Amino acid sequence: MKLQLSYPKKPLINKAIKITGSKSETNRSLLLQALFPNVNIENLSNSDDGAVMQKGLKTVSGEVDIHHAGTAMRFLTAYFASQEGKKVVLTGSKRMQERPIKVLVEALRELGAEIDYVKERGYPPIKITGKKLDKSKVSLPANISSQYISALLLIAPSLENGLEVELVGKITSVPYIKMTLALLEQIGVNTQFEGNTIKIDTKNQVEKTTLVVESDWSSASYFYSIVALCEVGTEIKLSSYKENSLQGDSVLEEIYRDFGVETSFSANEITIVKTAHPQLPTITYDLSNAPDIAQTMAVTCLGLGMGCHLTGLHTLPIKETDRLAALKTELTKLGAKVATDAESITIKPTKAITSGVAIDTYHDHRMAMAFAPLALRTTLVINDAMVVSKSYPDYWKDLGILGFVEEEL
Ligand SMILES: O=C(O)C1=C[C@@H](OP(=O)(O)O)[C@@H](O)[C@H](O)C1
Ligand SMILES: C=C(OP(=O)(O)O)C(=O)O
Repeated sequence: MKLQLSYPKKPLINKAIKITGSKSETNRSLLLQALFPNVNIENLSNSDDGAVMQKGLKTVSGEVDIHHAGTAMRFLTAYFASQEGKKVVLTGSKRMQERPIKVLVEALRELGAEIDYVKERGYPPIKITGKKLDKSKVSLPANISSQYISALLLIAPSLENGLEVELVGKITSVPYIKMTLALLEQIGVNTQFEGNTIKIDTKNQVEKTTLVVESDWSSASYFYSIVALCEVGTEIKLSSYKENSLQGDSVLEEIYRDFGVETSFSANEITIVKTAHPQLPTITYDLSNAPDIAQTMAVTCLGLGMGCHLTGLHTLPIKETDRLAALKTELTKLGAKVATDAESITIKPTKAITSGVAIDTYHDHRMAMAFAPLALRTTLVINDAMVVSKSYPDYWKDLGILGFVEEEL
């Protein structure tokens, strides 16, 4: 479905949006619940990625198709590998079959797992024969995806002797590892993260515990972008959020101050307000701890006529699409001057945005969601708009609440 977006009205002040639960917290919590049935979960994500995780966890044998969900692919690999009696082929979309899984497979094999590649070595689909994993020490490269590490940590308390993980090289997406550890702690598992070593104690049973999933901060980023592109005084309330988030993307609160957006926290919601016009012609940020907001920030900068240099983006080429390449192509269509290398993107301040451009989304929810706020500046078309359901199925409905006009072409 193609959506033509425009914004004929003045920005509406004081709108409130309820955003679905974090997909990262959801998929971790679901795995913990499968291992420890005493775990109860509130505010689950209604995303496709959450749904495929739930369905996958119920499977005992046969094929499990997780579509585009990276977390489900990685977390379920570790889960099935450690479940005696379960035998599955874990597969995903065409793109998922291009996203590497070798580091995790090798780590699990080191622990005693039986996993075979069905097609190409190092990539899904994979055939997993669940086994009791009897080793308790493993080492793996940490600079490709933190999801491999989280996958091992999540199954760690169910192993007989717990697990000691040695992380080799520079650790990427660190907040996601800390989120995993925090959720383990919340269900009563002892964890320790010192230097390059993580230790997780074994746990037979957990007390009755409710994990309350905070709403998704990566999804909140699109509203930060909208407020940044609106006039001073524009205000949006988002729920349910908290000041001490487990999600690294909550760094938005700090970063968007550079775009003149202030955040305040009340009981369970945040209020984001445009308080000033941004002063800096160009911003520089290292996003190795928050890779999922790179597209949002790049588009905000374009919309504000600002330049940016975003670094630490070495993981972007192996996400839902090669996000550095996709950003460069789509921003260039809109009139921006863009340069990329293996781990960064640089955009020169751009005065005029080309109108009527159709943005290709490359099966990547964040391409659709990140470019949509530009409708505040110009009319644009989003191709394959329903791709947003990967993490935020209600996105278009929620933009409608804010006064965006969406016409199906
Ligand atoms: O663990 C997680 O929930 C995630 C980790 C990050 O991936 P990488 O560790 O591969 O950067 C992030 O991009 C992804 O959206 C979710
Ligand atoms: C990278 C992402 O997801 P995943 O790796 O879980 O597919 C994302 O949602 O931006």
